[in-house]
Amino acid sequence: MRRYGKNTDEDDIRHRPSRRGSRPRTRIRPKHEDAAEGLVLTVDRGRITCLVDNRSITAMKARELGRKGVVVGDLVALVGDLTGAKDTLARVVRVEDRTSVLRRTADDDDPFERVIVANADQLAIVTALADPEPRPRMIDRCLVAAYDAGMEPLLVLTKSDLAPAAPLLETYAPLGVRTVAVHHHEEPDAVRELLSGLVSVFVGHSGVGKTTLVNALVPANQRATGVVNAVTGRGRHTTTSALALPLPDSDGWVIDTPGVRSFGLHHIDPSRVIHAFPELQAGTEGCPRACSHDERDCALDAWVAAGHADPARLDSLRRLLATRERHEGD
Ligand SMILES: Nc1nc2c(ncn2[C@@H]2O[C@H](COP(=O)(O)OP(=O)(O)OP(=O)(O)O)[C@@H](O)[C@H]2O)c(=O)[nH]1
Ligand SMILES: [Zn+2]
Repeated sequence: MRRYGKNTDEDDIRHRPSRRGSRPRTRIRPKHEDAAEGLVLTVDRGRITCLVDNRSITAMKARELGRKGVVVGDLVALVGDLTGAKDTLARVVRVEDRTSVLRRTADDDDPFERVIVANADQLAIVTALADPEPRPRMIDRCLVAAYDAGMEPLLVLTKSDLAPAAPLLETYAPLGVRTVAVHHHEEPDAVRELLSGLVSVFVGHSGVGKTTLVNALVPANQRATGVVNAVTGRGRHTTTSALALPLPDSDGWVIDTPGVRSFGLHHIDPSRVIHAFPELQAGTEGCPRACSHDERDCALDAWVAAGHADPARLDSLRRLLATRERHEGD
């Protein structure tokens, strides 16, 4: 049984499906006492693929869930046929509380910002060092999305055989973002290490080498014979359904997000971003109400001038907050 998240083990999954285990069971779960716990691996047009006791099971949402969505990474309770045999169907009767939610942006195909992944720990932002050129604004938007989602960002710089990583590393040093550089002629061991034991969502623009990297991390034969029958990479780019893939020899997961180009940042509250800057957060106490932190009365300038924080950190914070405005090409 592959573990999911940091604190679950097999017994937890089997006997204690709810994290609110200390409350009286009858009050919080009047029905479906014997439901099995599953991890959602992918959702494709209403068909939910779940991992239950190392079996891949197809399920549909039970009517009682109403409009509540089920997304990749959700921990769910399942009833019905749980054998995973061909043409069988289980029912998802409950979605457990989420520890994090990542939203994709509204776009031409879909006017709503939607949750695409739940319960992930880390957002791996895949950017090529060259071919295509890095797009710092796009990286910044991903960082904001990660902070807002309650996920740790990880900057994965690909194609390090083509260009040096130093200039980008310099830009992101004040943010303290973990960074790793790779290219396709070497084993991605350094990346693997940073993924171990965590659920990591991989995002990146077309052509940056995300598929090459994910294939190196999760060998294709494992995917073909493993827990998921769906295939990532080319051909799936017309859909936006994310897919969870188990990392071999580690209890981590890679969640690939084909077709996700950017994140919806309209809903974001600046205070959630500032959370990632604890030494500046204290300085906002002197700010006017609902300060944008980019206005004349903002207390952060004086805070930095008094030596409480690095000016480069304030610049980075302001740059990140500014990414909430959409630009052409985001
Ligand atoms: N020089 C170099 N080229 C690479 C590297 N990784 C991938 N590529 C090439 O970059 C191109 C894009 O790689 P993919 O893995 O398909 O990129 P992707 O991000 O999945 O792009 P889409 O499939 O369009 O979403 C391919 O021609 C790869 O061979 C690398 O480390 N160095
Ligand atoms: Zn302010």
